[in-house]
Amino acid sequence: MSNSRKVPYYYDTQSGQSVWDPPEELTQEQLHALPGAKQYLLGEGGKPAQVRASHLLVKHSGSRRPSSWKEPKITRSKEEAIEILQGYAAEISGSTEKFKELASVHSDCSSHANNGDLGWFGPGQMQKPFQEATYALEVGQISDIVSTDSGVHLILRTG
Ligand SMILES: O=C(O)CN(Cc1ccccc1)C(=O)c1nc(-c2ccccc2)[nH]c1C(=O)O
Repeated sequence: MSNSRKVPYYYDTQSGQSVWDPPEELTQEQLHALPGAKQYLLGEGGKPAQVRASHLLVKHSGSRRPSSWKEPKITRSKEEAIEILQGYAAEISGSTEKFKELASVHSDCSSHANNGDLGWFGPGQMQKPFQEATYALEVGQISDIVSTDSGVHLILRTG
């Protein structure tokens, strides 16, 4: 793992070269076994795989846009938002159904109307912390609390 770029790099034992791109000829099994590869799962032909996720967003006064369908002006502190989200996480306790129910009622994201579903996305489409947390999840797994410029999130990976 590169400390500066926080992404895996690959050392070719034959040439002694360090490269950023994974060696193409890896089988999926070999690729999955690479350290840190979970974040950059490659689909067929080495293209970054798309993932699908739902999320529950709680915005706070430091959010880039502190307003939502629920509240025109969001004034809660980030600490308060985290406490609220911890309460939801305890209520959800790993249940996909409960996650979707709470996201639809409580999420400050417009995706609440879709039980928090964001659809499929690939690398570079979501804010970095959100992308990295999602790629590190197994399908069906719920993240710890993730912070982005939009607020604090719980993420459920669905695809
Ligand atoms: O960040 C902003 O400047 C304002 N936004 C707009 C926005 C809306 C969709 C995606 C990204 C950003 C949000 O605050 C926001 N972020 C999200 C978001 C963040 C991470 C993943 C998915 C959605 N949803 C919303 C929303 O209002 O509905």
